[in-house]
Amino acid sequence: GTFGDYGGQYVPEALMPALQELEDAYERYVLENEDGFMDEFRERMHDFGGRPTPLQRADRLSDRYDREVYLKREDLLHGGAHKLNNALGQVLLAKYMGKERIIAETGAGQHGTATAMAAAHLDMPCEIYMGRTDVNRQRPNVYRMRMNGAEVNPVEAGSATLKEAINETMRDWATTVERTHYVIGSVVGPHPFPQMVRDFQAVIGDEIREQIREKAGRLPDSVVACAGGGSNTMGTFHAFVPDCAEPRSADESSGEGSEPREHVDLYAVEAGGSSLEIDEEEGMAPNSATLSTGTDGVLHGAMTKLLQAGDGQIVESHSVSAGLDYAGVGPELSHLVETGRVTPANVDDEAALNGFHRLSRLEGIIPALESSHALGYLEESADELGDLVVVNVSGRGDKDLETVLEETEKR
Ligand SMILES: Cc1ncc(COP(=O)(O)O)c(/C=N/[C@H](C(=O)O)[C@@H](O)C(C)C)c1O
Repeated sequence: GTFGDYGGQYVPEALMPALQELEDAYERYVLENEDGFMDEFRERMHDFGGRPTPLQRADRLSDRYDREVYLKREDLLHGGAHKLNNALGQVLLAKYMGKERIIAETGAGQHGTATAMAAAHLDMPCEIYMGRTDVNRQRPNVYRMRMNGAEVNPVEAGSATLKEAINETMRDWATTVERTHYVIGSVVGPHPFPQMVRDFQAVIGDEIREQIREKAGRLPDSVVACAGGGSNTMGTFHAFVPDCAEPRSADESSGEGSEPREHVDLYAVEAGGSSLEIDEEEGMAPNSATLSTGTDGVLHGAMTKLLQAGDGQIVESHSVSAGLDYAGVGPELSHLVETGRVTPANVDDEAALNGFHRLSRLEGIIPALESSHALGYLEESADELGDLVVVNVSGRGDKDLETVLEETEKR
């Protein structure tokens, strides 16, 4: 369960049996489709989730950047974000494993909402851990979780945000694992979580690959996605990772029938917040640009890249978008950046807010503030992205309207 130097299972002994059981179930049901598990997952994501989501040509953005820009509309998935792909997959897996209870953490509340919806859909009791700070700033999602029948446990410890919520959920799981499954919200945590969450989200990239060939007759020159923990990122990228053979040199004879590999560049856009400097004294980073400025360390059970002060203390991160506000990032994404397959990028709060307004006005789509970071990168770097660009719109922006109105007034 490692991705080069990253990944692994850095957890207390008490959790090892749970991880072993989960790894076994992951291999049988997800990798081998035992009992038609993946068939049922796909059928439910079609009928309940509303897949496939469109790959839509953005006419106004294509004019603006003088190239073909396509949007992958994960904002149209049931619940308003890509989160349901992973939440439904894990809740269904818990059912196949004979578990009777679902727990999860959430920050922005999208993952919590998706888990509550999936648990209601599959008739499983559900408890969500959410930092008190986030409960207060993401009220609409708290109401949605409760409306779907989930219990929302506000976590008061520390900064009462995502980090504490994950710790609290891990603690619950360690003592209730017999009958409980922990639905992790992103491609983070100990093996097999990062790989399993990626495989549930990979439906995004699989669909794009088919849709773009249908609409544009070839693979894209570049694919752009925002990155918090990295689940919509890995889901969008996974199908294209093998398309990295260096463009064939002119004199190289193309072997019989060997299809020239097209080169698809992959850009992971993180939150640049208000600055990229880490304040060692305060233990604060006014950003969440982990792939660009982080260093190696262990967080939530995996070796990955982290925002940490010199003494190894994990710092508080920041972003205008709750969903990207995370000091860690998935180990597989860290590995793909290390090996040069994925280009790490980041845009600041301002660029994200502008991306939010731009898509709303030019295309009639109000994107999540998280997804707005990918749109901000398109605005800043369109010329580097080639003639055919795909941008993942990971979610819709209804949940962010208040924040955006406040922030816009402030500026
Ligand atoms: C619409 C939307 N887009 C992107 C993200 C970033 O999460 P990844 O896709 O896992 O990088 C998020 C993350 N949301 C999580 C949540 O709702 O709980 C997040 O806050 C935490 C899992 C970090 C999101 O809501």
